[in-house]
Amino acid sequence: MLKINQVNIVKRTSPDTAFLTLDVTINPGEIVTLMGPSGSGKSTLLNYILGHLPPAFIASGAIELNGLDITDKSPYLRKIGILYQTGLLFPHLTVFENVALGLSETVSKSERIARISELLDKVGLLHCMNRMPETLSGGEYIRVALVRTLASNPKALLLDEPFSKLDEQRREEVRAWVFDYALIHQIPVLLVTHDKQDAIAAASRIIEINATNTP
Ligand SMILES: Nc1ncnc2c1ncn2[C@@H]1O[C@H](COP(=O)(O)OP(=O)(O)OP(=O)(O)O)[C@@H](O)[C@H]1O
Repeated sequence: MLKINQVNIVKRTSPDTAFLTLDVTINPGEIVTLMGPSGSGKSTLLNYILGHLPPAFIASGAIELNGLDITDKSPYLRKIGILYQTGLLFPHLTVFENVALGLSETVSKSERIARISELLDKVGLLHCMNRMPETLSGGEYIRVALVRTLASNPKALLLDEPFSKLDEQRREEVRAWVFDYALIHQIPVLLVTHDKQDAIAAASRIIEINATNTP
């Protein structure tokens, strides 16, 4: 369960003006969709949940994951995965090496190969293991980025417009795969999108944010 507990974010330049407030609990396997105009603070909120709030902002309120308050934890200890619109694979690393970055250093080489192969196989990309990112299609690229995010077994998943670069058919496939994964693994998901179809496909609760929001 991911609890965004009375989070209030303000801009450092105007600390007395509410910028974004949110109070929501996302249950295991549930997808909550966050929609709102450009600049309303959706990505800033995701960064706060990850532990990367930019210095231009001040936040209060707690983030809880599975009953644990993680507000002050280092980002790498939070066990929260994120997938961005652009995927952000390292261009100089192969698909295998990119995905391996998502795995802990403590995972043995044989385990590493088995886990990466299994995940790539699940998204139909086992044959791309030794390819460079620049040789992948848009759909393949985002699926590899997704596999990298999931390789570390995140306990919650943040999706920042992850499907927006895909054509309609690919979009349906990839989002069905992500949503099924969340359901099977009982992971709470916070999805940021401008596309109502994503929210409808997720059968999710939709939260519309403006400058100030309390659903
Ligand atoms: N690091 C930063 N320093 C200063 N201002 C920032 C920083 N990051 C974002 N902002 C500003 O904060 C506001 C909210 O940005 P944010 O990216 O969170 O909005 P968004 O709702 O995700 O927008 P979009 O839908 O366009 O992605 C914007 O006005 C943006 O310019």
